[in-house]
Amino acid sequence: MPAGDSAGAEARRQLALADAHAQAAAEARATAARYGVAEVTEKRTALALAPLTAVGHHLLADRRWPGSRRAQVDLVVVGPGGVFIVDTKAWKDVSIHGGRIHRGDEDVTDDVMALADLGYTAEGDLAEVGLAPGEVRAVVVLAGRQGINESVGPVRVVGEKDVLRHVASFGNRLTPSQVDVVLGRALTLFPQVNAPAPVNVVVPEPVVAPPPEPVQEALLSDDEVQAALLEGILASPIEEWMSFLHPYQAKLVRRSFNGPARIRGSAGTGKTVVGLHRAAYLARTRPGRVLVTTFVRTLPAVMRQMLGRMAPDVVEKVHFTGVHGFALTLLKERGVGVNLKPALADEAFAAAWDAVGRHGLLAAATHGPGYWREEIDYVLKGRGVQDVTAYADVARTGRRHRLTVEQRRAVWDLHRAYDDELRRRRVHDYADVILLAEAELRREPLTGYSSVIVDEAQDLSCAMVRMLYGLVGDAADGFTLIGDGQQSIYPGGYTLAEVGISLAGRGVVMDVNYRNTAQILAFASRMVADDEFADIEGVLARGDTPANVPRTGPEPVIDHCRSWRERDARLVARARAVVREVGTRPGDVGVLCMSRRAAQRAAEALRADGAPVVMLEDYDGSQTDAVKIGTIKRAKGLEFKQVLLPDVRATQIGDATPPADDTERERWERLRRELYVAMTRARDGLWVGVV
Ligand SMILES: Nc1ncnc2c1ncn2[C@@H]1O[C@H](COP(=O)(O)OP(=O)(O)OP(=O)(O)O)[C@@H](O)[C@H]1O
Repeated sequence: MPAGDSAGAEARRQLALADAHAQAAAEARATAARYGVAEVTEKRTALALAPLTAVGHHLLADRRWPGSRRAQVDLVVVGPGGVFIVDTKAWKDVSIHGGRIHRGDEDVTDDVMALADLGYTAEGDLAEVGLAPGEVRAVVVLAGRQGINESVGPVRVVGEKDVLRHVASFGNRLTPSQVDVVLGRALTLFPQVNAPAPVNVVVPEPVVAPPPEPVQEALLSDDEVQAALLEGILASPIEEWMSFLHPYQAKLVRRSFNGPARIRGSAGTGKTVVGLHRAAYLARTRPGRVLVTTFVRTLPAVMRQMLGRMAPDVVEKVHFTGVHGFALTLLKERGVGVNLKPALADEAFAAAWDAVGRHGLLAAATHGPGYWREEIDYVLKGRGVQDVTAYADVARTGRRHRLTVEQRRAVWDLHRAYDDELRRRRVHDYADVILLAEAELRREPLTGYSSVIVDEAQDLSCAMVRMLYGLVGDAADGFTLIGDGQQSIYPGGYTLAEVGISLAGRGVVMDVNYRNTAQILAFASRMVADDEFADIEGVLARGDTPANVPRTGPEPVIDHCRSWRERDARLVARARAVVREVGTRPGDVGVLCMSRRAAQRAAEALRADGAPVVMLEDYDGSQTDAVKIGTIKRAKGLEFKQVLLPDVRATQIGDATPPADDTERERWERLRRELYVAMTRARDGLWVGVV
């Protein structure tokens, strides 16, 4: 090598090293600037939220982002309002439109969605201790901003001055001991960050200046802090199950089913609770709307009220409606004429019976016209059976009495005569409404629903389930049936195979009774002890028995009365007595009857005694402090601290032997199941007035 070459090479090496150091210095300066800004802005957010510690919240600062070695979560708040994962952004020029967030011209929605993903991770982890998924909230705080409260997907974006009010507004959703449980888990999920930020090029560690003095300037005035905390304190109270579940339930809420699923379990095992949480969860995480429906018209309204308190953020994305209401609205929107007139339909049936039933083969059987009407309504029209040959093959699920081929033919003739009478009168019955809607949906499918949840699914007809299933088909998490075959109180039934639904292992059983005391459940279970019923999965089933009934209380009371007048007096006395108990108000009492007439009579007796009364037909779940009165059918899915059953006959309860006749036995079992439904509405106390 010529002299001087090695010196030149060394000079170039030193210059390259100098460049590398200069570059490292520039990067470190930029990082320092970011950390410096973050330090200040995060501190300001922590400062803004600090007053929450006075009302039971814990602020976890500088936590590691789960699953990442470097990334940090600015702040995790755990408290009575739930869990808040907070990220502070020192962004200028922020605008939010149509669920997307921009920084100047740059769309930074994905940046914000990373926090949403973290929310989902935390939700899944905290479900392990029972925290309901909706109780984890991702919040982006815009440094130096105020008067902002917007949604970007599931993330709430608020100004620095708004964040306290936002978090405090959730009020007391968790009890102190639940907060402790969640906090313990959160401390493990979000470990403390200690490691310094990595430096890319090996350079001597700089001597780091001490951190700036903490920001002392008050973000909010004392009055503003007081107002925000007060808002939380005054927030309407929620029930425990709305925010905290059994871990089994919480995980089920988020579980993904790769097709139609079924949740079953005996009365009071939290099926509706899981259904509601699942509706909220799916509404939050899926693009379309969620339909929640039942056979009974009034129950969805009550469920909507519950969701409104539990998850106000998604209530508009969930459509609650009775199954007939759904069909009628669809037909109206599509301009399909329908003239539902149940009373005129009864007249049409009476005319058909007179013309072809009264003197024919069916009249010779022991069952009256009512039995044949049920056969038409539930077995034929409940399925939309098109011709007599198809009827010959129908399994007649739930009907005990076997029909001969001739009887089936005679039923078909009666069915045709009834149909003709309906058309002649230009009226429809309830089953027609469903069949018309189903046909209309076949003609032009309805889009927009990503999930359908059917509660009390055992009450629906085959055609109803088929219509609803058609809205979502086999989509993942599309169709969820919730119910309990033991609570079927309508004639007939269906199997999922008839509808074309395959569960393929997507069935879940709930087995902790959260509602009833062991005494009430034991009493009610006697009604259905030997009951066998055709389950929708196509097997002959016995009711599910809960593995655990944690609550206990007094034995139910049976009051034998000699006359209706005496019964009225005892009913009134019982209603008065239970509201004298600490913690029971008139609104906690349900008076449930076999018929509407009996319900009216009970209402009159209570009104005459000055008791506030609301009929279940008019009850939509709004909080009201009036005794609720109605038929057992109207009380499906509801619950009351105290249940009074005033119109039970001695022959209907106790360990009576079932009738030998098939048809009588079917009715007897149905009635006992109805009483079982009524009795299992009671949380603490049950009174049965026997005349
Ligand atoms: N995790 C829970 N913690 C406390 N209470 C709960 C929990 N889950 C459910 N409950 C209580 O149990 C009651 C019954 O729940 P839910 O109405 O969901 O039962 P269900 O199985 O749908 O009953 P049914 O079939 O009789 O209508 C709820 O009102 C609620 O008070």
